[in-house]
Amino acid sequence: MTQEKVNAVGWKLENTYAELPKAFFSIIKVKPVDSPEMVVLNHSLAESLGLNAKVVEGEEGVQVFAGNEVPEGSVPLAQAYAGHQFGNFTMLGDGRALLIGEQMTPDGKRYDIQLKGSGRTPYSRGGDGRAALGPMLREYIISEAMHGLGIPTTRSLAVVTSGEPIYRESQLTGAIMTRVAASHLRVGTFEYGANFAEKEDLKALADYAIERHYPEIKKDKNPYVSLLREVQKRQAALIAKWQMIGFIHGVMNTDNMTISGETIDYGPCAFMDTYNPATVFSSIDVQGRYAYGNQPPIAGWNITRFAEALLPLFHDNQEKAIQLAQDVLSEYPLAFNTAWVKGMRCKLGLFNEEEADEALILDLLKIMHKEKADYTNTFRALTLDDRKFSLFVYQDFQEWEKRWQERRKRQPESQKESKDLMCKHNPAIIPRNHRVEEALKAAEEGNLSVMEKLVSVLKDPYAYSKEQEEYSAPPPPSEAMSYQTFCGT
Ligand SMILES: Nc1ncnc2c1ncn2[C@@H]1O[C@H](COP(=O)(O)OP(=O)(O)OP(=O)(O)O)[C@@H](O)[C@H]1O
Ligand SMILES: [Mg+2]
Repeated sequence: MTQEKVNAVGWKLENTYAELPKAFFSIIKVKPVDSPEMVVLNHSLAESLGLNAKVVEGEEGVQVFAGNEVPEGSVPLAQAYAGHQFGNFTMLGDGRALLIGEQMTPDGKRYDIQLKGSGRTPYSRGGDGRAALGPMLREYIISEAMHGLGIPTTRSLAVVTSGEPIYRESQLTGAIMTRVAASHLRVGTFEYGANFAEKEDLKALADYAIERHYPEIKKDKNPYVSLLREVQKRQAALIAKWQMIGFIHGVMNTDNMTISGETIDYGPCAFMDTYNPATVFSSIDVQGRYAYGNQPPIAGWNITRFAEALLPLFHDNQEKAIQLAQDVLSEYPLAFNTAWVKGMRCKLGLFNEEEADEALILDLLKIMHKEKADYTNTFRALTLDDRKFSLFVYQDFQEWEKRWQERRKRQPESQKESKDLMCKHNPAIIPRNHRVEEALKAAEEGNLSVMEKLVSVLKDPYAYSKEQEEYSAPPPPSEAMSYQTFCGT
């Protein structure tokens, strides 16, 4: 294929990451795959990136998404990073991913375009560098659902099959996913900089992150301390949003936490059905380190690792540097709690603030836990005033409801306005685990329509449309109890 044809797609790639010190990446010569085929293309995302969705759908797109052709301006590279996995520090890096460049969009934004599952790199360790179709489609579905839910996230532009089988416990269809991200800078990238590179390199990385994500702090007295504070704020806001919709990331290692504040790595994630803070889906998380209720403190733990990595940039005197870090880190619990209570007020249709609101929220959650209520559908039922919903028969709930209704009256906004606020914050649907599995099973058998329908109803989860109703049902209890996710590597 000629370069002209590839360029006709509308690629406008730069690669500022490749200008960082050499320690942070390895230039890769990709190994082409046999016979790639498009499985799914995100048309609206393609258009918003300035790509011609009609052209990119054809061979011109497929060859790039498979890593067989590189567009002009591309410097394909694998990023180096380290990370704390389940608490243990280790060297990692893109073992199966390739950054092909940064697309400059028509509205002047810069987005990383990365292929996941594109083959071995110097960071692959024992892995084959490849990915299977199921997990890549799973990431596609859930990341698009998160986007629809209004949660900052990396996104999926396309999934192609490679035409080559891959081997796990059984033989699987190989696939490559194209991911779009504000950047792929991770807390782990900084841990790598602090542990395996020179102080000058770490400084260059921090300056790069500031320039790319927080340019407004460049002139601050200590921009590196500001960087810590800003990342902490964005992560606190992000985790609060996860909690509000019952999202369980499943593998909150520091290498899976971005500097931009976007959700990344949809390996073993899943949405909670029945409300229980101890919920864990990931088969490898035997201790429940990344359980739903642990997500807020774990994010704080990860940010502390970020602070440690930045210490040499805070101050030449280590004691002073630690003090500066601690001053910022001590703000985390309040930053999270404020974001969470604010969001939960919206879920309950409350505009103004009262001291006792947090207790009102916690009391509802306590009842939901005790009565094993479905998380999403409880808020859905409150929004719709669906009195047939199971919770409405319990006396403790009825007492709580009375308190809530009285509280709703203590604000100038009308009931209608309150309901509208709830509709905007309580999704009518989420990607239920059994629905995702059903879509993946059909896709693996060559039927993509189930997935397409699911992705389409999840585009606007706050629509409360008729067609969404059937997607709101929780799984049969037997399935819900035994649902497990896998890292999908
Ligand atoms: N099949 C594989 N071959 C080589 N390396 C792999 C493979 N699968 C995972 N890895 C590497 O193992 C590490 C941890 O994997 P993890 O599941 O967090 O990442 P991932 O899902 O591949 O990527 P990302 O965080 O970019 O979404 C990463 O460094 C990843 O690149
Ligand atoms: Mg990862």
